[in-house]
Amino acid sequence: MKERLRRTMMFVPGNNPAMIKDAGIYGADSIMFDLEDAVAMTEKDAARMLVYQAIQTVDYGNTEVVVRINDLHSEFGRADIFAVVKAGVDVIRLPKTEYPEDVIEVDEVIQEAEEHFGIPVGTTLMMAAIEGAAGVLNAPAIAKASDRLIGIAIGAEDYVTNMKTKRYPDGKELFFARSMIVHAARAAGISAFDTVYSNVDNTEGFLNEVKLIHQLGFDGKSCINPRQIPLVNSVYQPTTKEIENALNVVAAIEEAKAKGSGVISLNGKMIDKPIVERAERVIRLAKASNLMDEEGNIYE
Ligand SMILES: CC(=O)SCCNC(=O)CCNC(=O)[C@H](O)C(C)(C)COP(=O)(O)OP(=O)(O)OC[C@H]1O[C@@H](n2cnc3c(N)ncnc32)[C@H](O)[C@@H]1OP(=O)(O)O
Ligand SMILES: O=C([O-])CC(=O)C(=O)O
Ligand SMILES: [Mg+2]
Repeated sequence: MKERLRRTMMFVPGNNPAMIKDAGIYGADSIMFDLEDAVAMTEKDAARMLVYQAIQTVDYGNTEVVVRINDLHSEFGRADIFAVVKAGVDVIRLPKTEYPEDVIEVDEVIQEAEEHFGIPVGTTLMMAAIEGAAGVLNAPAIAKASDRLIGIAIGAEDYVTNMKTKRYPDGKELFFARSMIVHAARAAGISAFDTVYSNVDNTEGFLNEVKLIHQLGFDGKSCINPRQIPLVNSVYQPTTKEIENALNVVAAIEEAKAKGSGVISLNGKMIDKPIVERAERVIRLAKASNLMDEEGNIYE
């Protein structure tokens, strides 16, 4: 089976019918209907109903459908979970996660909803957004708190507010939190997602941020606008040169193995196990991105 790509997860305000209807056409790997901070208090119930109906009636094809719910301890959280589980959402995103217990509590309510609606327990996946100091410090435990978790994410707008700073172009204020989150995700064997970039007109600033989080090891980034999607893909997609190199690495190690060795030199560079693992990942990403077929032929 092809690896599921989650390079781009596009936020869509849960109270905007036009955006919700067309959200699947922009090529995002996942779309994320927001019932939390993009929706005013007075519109929470209407937004929940709109999102519930969209998930049931709109064909989003292979695009993964995520819903960001309200805090379980707010008056909306439990109703959000029951509605989106019933609708058949793929992933529930928990905002402002501070402790592993936050994840466990939501997991239990999801199970209650699945049992109530006769949906196999465990069908609904989860992700947890970490948006403050406590969550960052508890990230390793949060990432391991439920088998439903596909990943954890940083929510930088709330995080910098909590830290009494703001976002700067170089992102230094996020370095510790981003590093914690990637490490916690990797240690738990789940994905790490970066936060939104709010200035949709600043292409250069956005690309610099995407290159940085790609370098740190994030699996993908939350987007707020369709224009950001191809920019993320342009950084995350392996280049033809990288794919060719990966194929050469795999071929070289096969040759070495045939001669009983685990290490070989390719164009003056040492090739051994971790380098082969990275090459295999490039090949998996290339296949998932439809840049090559299952037989290893690269599409030009
Ligand atoms: C800190 C946080 O919590 S962030 C998460 C919550 N925030 C959000 O969900 C915001 C999501 N984004 C948006 O609402 C918008 O992109 C804005 C307000 C930032 C900019 O809006 P616009 O200036 O209208 O964007 P733009 O002109 O690029 O829109 C182009 C098209 O894409 C659509 N579009 C824009 N953003 C989105 C989106 N997030 N989801 C789906 N469709 C979108 C527009 O409706 C428009 O469609 P049309 O051509 O059919 O009319
Ligand atoms: O999770 C995100 O990227 C958006 C968000 O809520 C925040 O930054 O506070
Ligand atoms: Mg937030």
